[in-house]
Amino acid sequence: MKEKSLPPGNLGLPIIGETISFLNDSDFASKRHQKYGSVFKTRIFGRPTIFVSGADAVRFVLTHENKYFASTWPKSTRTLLGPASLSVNTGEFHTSRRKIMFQAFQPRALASYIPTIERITDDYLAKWETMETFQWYPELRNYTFDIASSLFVGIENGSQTRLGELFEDWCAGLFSLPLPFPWTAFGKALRCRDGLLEEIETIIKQRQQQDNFGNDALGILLTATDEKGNKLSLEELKDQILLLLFAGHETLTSALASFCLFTVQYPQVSTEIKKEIERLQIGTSVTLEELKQMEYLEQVLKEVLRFVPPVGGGFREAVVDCELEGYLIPKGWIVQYQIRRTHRDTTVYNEPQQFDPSRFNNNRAEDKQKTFAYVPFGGGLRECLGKEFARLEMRIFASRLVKDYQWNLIPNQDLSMTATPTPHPRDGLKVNFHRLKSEVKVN
Ligand code: HEM
Repeated sequence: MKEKSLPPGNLGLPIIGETISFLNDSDFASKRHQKYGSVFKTRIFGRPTIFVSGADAVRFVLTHENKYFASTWPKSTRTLLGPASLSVNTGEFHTSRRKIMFQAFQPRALASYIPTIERITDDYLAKWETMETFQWYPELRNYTFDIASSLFVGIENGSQTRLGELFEDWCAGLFSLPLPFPWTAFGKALRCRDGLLEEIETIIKQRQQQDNFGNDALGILLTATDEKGNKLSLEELKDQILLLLFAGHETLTSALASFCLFTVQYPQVSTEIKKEIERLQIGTSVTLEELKQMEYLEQVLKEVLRFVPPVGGGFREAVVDCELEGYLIPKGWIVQYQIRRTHRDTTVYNEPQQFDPSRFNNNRAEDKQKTFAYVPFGGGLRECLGKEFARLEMRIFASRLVKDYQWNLIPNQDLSMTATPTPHPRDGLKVNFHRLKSEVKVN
């Protein structure tokens, strides 16, 4: 049998490879995709890595979890998330912990989160109205962090606490070269991890003093037991809470910033959402049922996540030699499945470079043509745990915002996207923000 060859591509410099370009160039994968095709090799974070994209390749990777591939993360991410984190574990431990943590995202739990999300959203909208002119991205980061800290660990205004402050520098080191010096992003982030764990430990210990642990994520994790009846250790609890605070915050901030940008660039989209809100007579407080009826809003949010997926791709390690699209993937190499490129596949999406929510309406349903063609939340055994929570928060934010407010972009700002920690406009999305005058009616 003919020996399979490695995919085309360039491994770059020894050890460092092409890491610097990967971290700084949001078109890193697109450029190489154009040059080499949908499967190419490179070296990032010190490891030879094969990038793959397209529904078939993504299906191959995500449906062979633990058989051909095991989840892995760059060393900086692994170290900063911590050894017990759900994200860095595999096999039975991963399955067992996923089951426990999923309880915080079941429909009953989600419905109980709505009043808190609505309250914090309204507070921020009122604050932005008084600010009038501001940079939206940092504000959105505070907003999503306040929701996560309130719902997951019961801390109000989390972004204004030491927890919020430490998170900033911790996040900045997540995808960095793992050089543990005091002046590197990774070194600073390591110190912040210690501080964050101290803060989380204090929160956990305070909660343990209470008679009732509560129904939030922390309460659920404190009462949960694994298959052998063991409770989660303090060390594990700290890592899992850190993961939830991180995952529930950076990704959503990116998605909301993109929504704010596209709805101002495509005013017709806002008008259609407003019409839907009026037609369904959505009031000041919504139910899960009402949110489900907002089909047009759902199409817009789906398109936001297709067009600028907050997570660009996922890392796996090949646990055996295997073959993909005629190329060898050697055991021990890293594979990155590319979400962003998969969402731009011209064989699935009509004019994928256009922002067009109607591609997801029932008649067109472009994403349904192939499984794994639409994967903003990944898929398979490691599909995003917070997917429904994220969809809920996005829908509440978007509907309340569009219903009562309008905003314009401040001229002369850089709207090109930077990729770290998650995609957002380089100048932080500067806007003028106003409440809609009550006489403005949509025809
Ligand atoms: C728009 C928002 C979000 C997007 C686009 C997103 C995307 C993703 C993706 C692509 C993965 C899979 C990574 C892989 O295959 O390696 C993932 C995993 C995960 N997400 Fe999300 N996510 C979002 C929001 C959230 C929220 C709000 C939470 C929790 C509060 C969350 C918690 C997690 C966790 C815990 C995992 C790891 C699951 C596992 O390894 O089993 N995510 N997310």
